[in-house]
Amino acid sequence: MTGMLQGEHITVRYGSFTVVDDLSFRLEEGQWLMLAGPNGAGKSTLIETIAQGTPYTGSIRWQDEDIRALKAASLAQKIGVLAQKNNVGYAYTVEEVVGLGRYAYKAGLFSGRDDDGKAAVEKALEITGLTELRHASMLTLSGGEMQRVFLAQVFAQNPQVLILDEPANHLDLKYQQHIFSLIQEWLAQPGRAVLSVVHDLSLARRYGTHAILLDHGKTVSQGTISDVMTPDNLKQVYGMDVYAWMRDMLSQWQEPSQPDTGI
Ligand SMILES: Nc1ncnc2c1ncn2[C@@H]1O[C@H](COP(=O)(O)OP(=O)(O)OP(=O)(O)O)[C@@H](O)[C@H]1O
Repeated sequence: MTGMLQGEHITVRYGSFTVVDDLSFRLEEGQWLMLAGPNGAGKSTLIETIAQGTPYTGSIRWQDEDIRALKAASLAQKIGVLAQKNNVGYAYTVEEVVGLGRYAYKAGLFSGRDDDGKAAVEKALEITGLTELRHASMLTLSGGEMQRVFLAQVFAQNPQVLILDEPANHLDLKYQQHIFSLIQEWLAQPGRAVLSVVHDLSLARRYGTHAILLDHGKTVSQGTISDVMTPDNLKQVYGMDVYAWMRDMLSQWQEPSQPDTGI
């Protein structure tokens, strides 16, 4: 079966250092594929590679077509990428930055025509809780607000696949829950899929349908979330008993016991 997006034998090297080593994946409609693994495992490099920002060997295909053959605007209508390192060095407003997500739909470089653009930007601002900040300068935002702006930009882009590098970055707990639930709702529409890098394994388990565990650029395990996130696989990759650590963390959150009133 052909996936929406699939990579075969992807290898990325920086000089003699192999950062991603013969990795293959298939992302199908309705799947949320979580990419997990320790610092330096190659997760962001894989995302950059899919976004065509890094030279690689192997192939990445959109349905049956090698994405190297697609024009940038056509690729941007299919795949929306949230990079890990986002920055805006000028005083653009929130809505201007979100509006950049519509670039792929403009008829030409200097054309302002994008009939659905305004509504897409409005909706993206609204669902990410940014409507009131729409005229704020990017230079004045907090880290979490800025992260929401870049998420809004990929939503405004209205792609079929979201590729998100650490979407929870800088988000407080309320917005982690809000944004992850939003992505889950977005995914419930036909013809969509998500691939994301996550460090928080609880978020991965809660929202992911599938996972790839990466270590030193190599796939240690891939498959359904429950087949991948086993104690043995996690121990191999993180060098610790992740299940025991999670239980230990959770045990601190018992509800305070009610005082005994003697009645
Ligand atoms: N342009 C580059 N030149 C040389 N080495 C690089 C370059 N970019 C990344 N690396 C190295 O490749 C390895 C993988 O980096 P990458 O950012 O993909 O890891 P990651 O799994 O996303 O890590 P983290 O969890 O810390 O974000 C690291 O050892 C990094 O130092």
